[in-house]
Amino acid sequence: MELPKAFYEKYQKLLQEEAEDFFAALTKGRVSKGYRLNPSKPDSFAMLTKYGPTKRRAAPYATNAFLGNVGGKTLLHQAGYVYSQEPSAMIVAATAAIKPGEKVLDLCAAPGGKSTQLAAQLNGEGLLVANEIFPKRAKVLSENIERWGSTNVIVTNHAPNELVTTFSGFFDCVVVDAPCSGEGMFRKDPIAMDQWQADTSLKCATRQKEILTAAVKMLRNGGTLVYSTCTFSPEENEEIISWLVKKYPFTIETIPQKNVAYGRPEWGDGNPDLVKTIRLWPHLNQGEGHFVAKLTFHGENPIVNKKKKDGKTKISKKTSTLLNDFKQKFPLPQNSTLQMFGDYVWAVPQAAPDLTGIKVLRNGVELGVLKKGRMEPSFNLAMTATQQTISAFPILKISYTDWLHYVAGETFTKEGNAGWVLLCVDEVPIGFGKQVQGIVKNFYPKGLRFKGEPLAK
Ligand SMILES: C[S@@+](CC[C@H](N)C(=O)[O-])C[C@H]1O[C@@H](n2cnc3c(N)ncnc32)[C@H](O)[C@@H]1O
Repeated sequence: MELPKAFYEKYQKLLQEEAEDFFAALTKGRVSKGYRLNPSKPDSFAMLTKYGPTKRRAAPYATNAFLGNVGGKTLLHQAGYVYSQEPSAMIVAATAAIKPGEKVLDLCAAPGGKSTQLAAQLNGEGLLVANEIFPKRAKVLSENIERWGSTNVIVTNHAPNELVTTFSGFFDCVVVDAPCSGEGMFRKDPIAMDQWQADTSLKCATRQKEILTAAVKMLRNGGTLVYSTCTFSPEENEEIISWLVKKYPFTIETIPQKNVAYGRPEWGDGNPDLVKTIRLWPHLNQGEGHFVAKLTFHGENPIVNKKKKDGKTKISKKTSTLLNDFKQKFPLPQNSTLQMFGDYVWAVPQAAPDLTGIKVLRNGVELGVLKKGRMEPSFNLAMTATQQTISAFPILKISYTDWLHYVAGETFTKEGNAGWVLLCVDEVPIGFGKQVQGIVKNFYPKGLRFKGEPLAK
């Protein structure tokens, strides 16, 4: 791998005697892989031991996080037990360190690495709005949130400034994991290197300032802003934070992490607090390159107090009876309100404001769909089963081989009581099926189907 000449010269100048180690790590070092375990899934650690990588080594910057690889077509990934994430990227949500009950915005959220980690911290209380500007990426984000099984997440698809009217002064924490020049990913993603040009960082910095301008307006007084990039360039890191604290009332906070490198005040405007920001370098730290800053906001934004509107479709008496019956069969998410959108029934997070005019891809949990006067449970509801709620579902245990048929969309035979069942491989809920005369009918969403790979440990 050959680094662009202008890149080489730039970092030679900035890093001086450290530069050779940096270039060597970037061009010859091994790419680190990692994954996070979803602690709310039933028997998560035992299932990881059984179906995940044989050796488990803790990843450095986050809890429930490990070094190693879990593929996308595995049982654990498909059931939302793990999320593959490069180890240094885990430092971002760990820095946010949010508490259950808080209102959080992940402004540049796809494909969902930080969002799933933030959702785990909220543990079902409060609200996470996960936003992505590009529709296709927002769809992937929505699928990852669905698998993760969080009940209090809304996925939106907007440019940051389009969210401001709805969410002005609303959030306790805003995470801006900004689009950047991606220098920290060069050894993982050579395309990022091919696209790199001497002026890439400045172009990115302009966009980062636009995104932050919107982000600031959505914070409450005393709220937290976490800003991160996966690039080394001072223009997108220390210079951005220098600009931010000059323009807005922020203080830079210390981030409690060990074995990390720090921001360089001299690469910004000399503000000594820039040393509180964190830089992860491939030659000094574990994982790929990253930058993260944590700031507290001391300003006032107007708070919009719009009255919440009802769901799109009125719930008729007949549907209400069906829903009551449904509630008897399946445990539904807490802290949410049932709403209908067309024929779909959703458990919408109560902590959400009025979302009129907002493009919402996921508004809490899709519980089920009304079809031919019956209620069919949705895959999303299956993914919400936790250690606490699983025993309240009607369960049918299936084998790992059955799962291979299930994800391919095939039916399979299995004795059991007729009706809807939550299919589980061991303790791992994988979706709903319908038992009819010894045959399990397949309700795995068509868009998610694939040929499963036999387990290779
Ligand atoms: C670093 S990635 C986010 C990764 C994500 N936080 C995660 O952990 O999976 C940056 C995201 O910003 C989005 N983006 C690109 N241009 C943007 C813009 N002008 N405003 C907001 N987001 C943008 C990209 O599509 C991308 O999904």
